[in-house]
Formats: sequence, C-alpha cells, structure tokens
Amino acid sequence: MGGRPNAGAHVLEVIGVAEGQNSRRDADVLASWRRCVIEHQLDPGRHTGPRIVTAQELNNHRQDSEELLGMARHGMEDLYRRVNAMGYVLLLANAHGITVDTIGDTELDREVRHAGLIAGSEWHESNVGTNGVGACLATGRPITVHRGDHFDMALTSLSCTAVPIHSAQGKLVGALDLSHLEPPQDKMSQALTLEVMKSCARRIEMANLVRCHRADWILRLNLSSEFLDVDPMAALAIGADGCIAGMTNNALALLGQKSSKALIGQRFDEIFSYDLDDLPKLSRAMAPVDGALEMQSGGFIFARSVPPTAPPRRAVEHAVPKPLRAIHDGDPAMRHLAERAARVVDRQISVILRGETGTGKEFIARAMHDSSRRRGPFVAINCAALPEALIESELFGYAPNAFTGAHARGKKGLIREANGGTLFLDEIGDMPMGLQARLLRVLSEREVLPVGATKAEPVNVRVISASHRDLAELVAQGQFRQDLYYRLNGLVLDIPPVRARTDLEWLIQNISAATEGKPCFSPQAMDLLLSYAWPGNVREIINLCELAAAMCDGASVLPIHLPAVITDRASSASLPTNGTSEDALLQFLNEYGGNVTAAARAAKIDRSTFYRRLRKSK
Ligand SMILES: Nc1ncnc2c1ncn2[C@@H]1O[C@H](COP(=O)(O)OP(=O)(O)OP(=O)(O)O)[C@@H](O)[C@H]1O
Repeated sequence: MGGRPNAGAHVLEVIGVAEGQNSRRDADVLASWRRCVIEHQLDPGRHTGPRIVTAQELNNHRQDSEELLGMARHGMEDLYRRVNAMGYVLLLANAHGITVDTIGDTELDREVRHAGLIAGSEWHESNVGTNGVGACLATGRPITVHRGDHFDMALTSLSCTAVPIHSAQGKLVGALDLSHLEPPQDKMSQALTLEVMKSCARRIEMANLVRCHRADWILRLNLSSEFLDVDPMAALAIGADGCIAGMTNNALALLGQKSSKALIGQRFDEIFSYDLDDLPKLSRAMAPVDGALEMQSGGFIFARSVPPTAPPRRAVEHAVPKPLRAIHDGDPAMRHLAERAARVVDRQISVILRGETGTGKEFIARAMHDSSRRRGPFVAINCAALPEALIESELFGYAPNAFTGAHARGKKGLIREANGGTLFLDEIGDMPMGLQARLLRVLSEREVLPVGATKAEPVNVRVISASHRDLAELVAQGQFRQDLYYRLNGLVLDIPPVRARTDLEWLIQNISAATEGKPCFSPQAMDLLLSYAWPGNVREIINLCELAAAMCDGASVLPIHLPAVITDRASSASLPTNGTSEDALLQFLNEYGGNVTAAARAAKIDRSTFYRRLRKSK
C-alpha cells in the first residue's frame, strides 16, 4: 500500500508547519494545517476520522440542501459514470461540510464505510482537520488533499479532490469530492482528477444558471472561440433591466471582478463596451461566427448570447437597485424592506423608517438616496441633537443680517442645501411643535421661508424621516402635529433589530472586513457573536469589531478577546438546549418577533428541530 506516514513524523511535521517551518506540500494544505492547530486547536496525533451525524440531523441537512442536491445530482451521475470501477467514491457536501449525497462502488462498501465516506459524515475542518471538502469550503478553491496531506491519521490512506459549487448568485453552497481509496503514492497522479472535477463543477454551475435564469439572456464566455458553444469557461445571466442577474463562479476571474457582490447587479454596459440592445447580434442565429466583446477594463473576450426561453419575470428582486440590495444578505424582513423601498425611490412619497437605535435608519435612507435618480446631496439632520434656539436658522436659513450676530450674507439652511437631493430627518418625533408647522409648509408648498426673509424660496427635496418613538402615539398625546404626521407617513418601513436577522453572520463579516485591521473571528468566537442579543444593533457590532481588531494583534479573534458582556451571556447556561421546554422555545419565538431562524439560532437548535418541537407542543 506504499505505507502511511509514521504517526510521530506526521505530528512533528504538522507542529513544525504550525510554528512557521516550511514544507514541500502545497500552500493550501499548509494553510489548512495552521488553521487546524491554531484556530481549531486540533490534536495532530488524532486518529478518529469524521463524525457521522444522526439520521435525523442528516434528514434536516438534506432538506436544507434541496437546491444543492437538485443542482448537482445529474452532474454527479455523469462524472461517476466516467470514473466507475476505479476505486473512487463521490461525495456531495453542503456548506456545513455534511455529506448529503454519495455515489460509490458497492463492492468497496466495507472500505468506504471504514473511511467514513458515507452520507452524514462531517468534513468541516474544525471537526476532522485538513481534508478535501473541509479545505475547499474554507478557501472556496479546488484542492487535492493527498494521503499524508490529511491532518487526521485515520485519513492518510486516502486521496481527496474537492471542488467548490456556487449558486447562481455566487454563494458557496457546497463541495463535490472525489475520494480515491487506494491512490498511488505520487500526488501528481491526481492532477487529471482535479481538472475533471473542475470541469464537472463548471458544468453543474452552468446548468444551474440556465435553469434559474430562463427569463434572462445568458452570455457564454470564453478566452478562445473554439469551445464557446460546447464548453464555455463561464456564463452570465443578464436581466431585462440590463443588470447582471446571475453568474457562474469562473466569471469573476475571467472578468477581473473581486466578488459576486460586486458583479451581481452591475450594469452590463459598465463591464462591456457594448450596447445591451445589440445582445441578440451575439446569438448563434444572428452570427455564425463567435463575437469578440470589448471589455470596459480593456481586452477582449469571446461571447455568445442565448435568448431567454421564458417570458420576463415579474418579480421585483432584480429591479431592486444595487445600493438597496447591498443592505442585506437574504434576511427575509430586510429583503422585503429593500423591495418596498425600491418601489418609491423615484417617487415623491414620504418615507418613515422605524427601528431600534443603531439598526441603520440613516444607512438605509442613504441607500435609498443612492438608488434614486436624485443628483442633489443627501443631508441628514438629527432633530434631537440640534439646540432649539438654533434649529430654526439651521433648517430654514436666514436672510442677510436677519438678526444680531447673523452673517451679512445670510445662511442657506439645511433644507435648501438638500435641494435636488434627499433630506433625512432623524428623530423627527423630537422636533419642537412650532417648527413642525413650518416644516409642514415646506413639504406642502415646496418652498422655504428663511428667517427674516419676505420672499419664500422654492425647494425640491425628498423627505425621509426616522424615529424610534411611536409617532401615532405622540399624535394621540398631542405632542406631534397630526397634519405633519399624515404628510410624512407615506410608506412606513420597519427595520428589524440585528438579533432577529438571519444574515447576522454576513453582517458581522461585512463590518469586520471594513474595520481597520480586518479582525477575523474564529468559529467559536463567531458562535458567541451569533447568540448575543446586540441591544446596540449595527453600531454595537462596529464597536465590537474595532475592539476585536485591537485585542487580537492580527491573529484570529478567539472567545478570550471578546468582552464579558458577550461571553457571559452565552456561558450563563440560560440558553435552552435540546432539553429545553416547549414553553421556552415559544418564548424565544416571541422574543424574535416570530422569526423562526433567529429564534432557533438563539435556542441553539436547528430550524427543523425547532419547527418539529413547536408542532408537537400544539
Ligand atoms: N448594513 C450595514 N452595513 C454596514 N454598516 C452599517 C449597516 N447599517 C448601519 N451601519 C452603520 O451602523 C452605524 C449606525 O447606523 P445608523 O446611524 O444608520 O443607525 P440609526 O438607526 O440611524 O441610529 P440612531 O437610531 O442612533 O440614529 C453607522 O455607522 C452605519 O454606517
């Protein structure tokens, strides 16, 4: 069998690498070893193989991975036909590293089971150390982990080649792995396997893009014209609004784009020097010769367009402009908010944003402004922070020499500063009654009368207001003018607190990436952050990221780097576990406003179990 590495030598090599020594192994393998020792604190002498989840857990994972399974099954069967009887097992793992599907040689059943290459095996690096699926999911890159590259001694007879699978929105949804039970010693023997796997993942993503985007134009791309029709390197889906609506992952590298977030939503003509209306000219029907498309960044690429096969979608998702799409990563309440906001950005409908402090009211108001066609500035006014004596002149401006101490040339005032743009009135509930009447006049008459002036000046502003107080209640108490309330109360958008958001991890990672020092949270630290209630919302996440960057000196952020308010709550054992009563689950559900995903996360049980137990309690 060519011999496994000796356990002692293996441990010494791994420890040496973790301490910074060089090795001839591939850089991605070495980086994974370091993660396993430093971040995941795994023992390089381990000899345990992967954990196998329970049948119930596997069922839940399969249910959650329906899209991935649908995407990959056909490609897997096709691939397995090509390698059948060569001692290979094909695994499909979801983004958590759980094997949700396998195709294997039934004659090798005993060996396959022994190696743990079965449905339900868990391959996340933090669980079993360096392996094909785990390293591929950690980096998003294809990899071969050959024999002694594995971290766990129990796996060092295998060779595993894994490739990432991305959704049409560019999200890493899983990994496809081809494991050889008795590979030759030389890692080069797997080079062809790696290429075959890459092309399989490419074709899976391509088929999925076409399936998900029947109503869009598909643009197949290649660096040469020869294989454009049969095996393009990448493809884009282009929506009726002229924006990129979907992609295969290779499109990023091919078009020199950094991330799917940057590419999806970009206008076609921002990437290519080509008129969108001319897209049909690149189709096979119109041009038997493949077209070279000039890119805005310089250079050319070969492209073939394929017309939509279904009528245009009526869904608003792709009509949501990019700045509003960028405020969330799929949280249902935030997506709904973005879709509703998108409908009014270019209308004169007033908007009220409601949400706890720090939920991002001003941030969303700015995203609405950036999504609109308004070319004037975005001007934010905090009505609670302006001293009452100044608020009038600050808002409405004043005429030259209007009063003692006034500037000889007068003052424009913030409302006129916002002309042609957006006026964001934060904490509108705190505006003094006297000024409310004057603001109402601005909104009704579309003109401002500066202090001491005799003639009103026309203004064209779109008003977005925000309040953490209930304006209707203030009206009932006589503290807020009813007529102004009706004028402001066009569309009310409720921003969820971050503890109720299902995209909390994305939000934290987004903010940490924008923080100086870019703190990187270990899985344990991230678990604590995800179960914390964040009373200060996004502002508190920003502060935490700054603190974490200062505490960890560029290394991974571990639980000990986090403030006690976060670690104590999580360790206080007040959180329900699987043994928690159904009442406590209901309590969580109420606390999170009916959001099951957020409630299940807080209760530390998976969503399907949460549903199941709630159903049982009825
Ligand atoms: N989705 C987001 N991504 C990154 N940063 C965000 C996001 N939402 C809000 N922020 C940042 O969080 C901070 C607080 O946001 P913002 O001031 O908009 O909240 P707010 O609800 O208006 O707060 P307050 O109620 O105190 O006025 C700001 O620094 C803002 O830039």
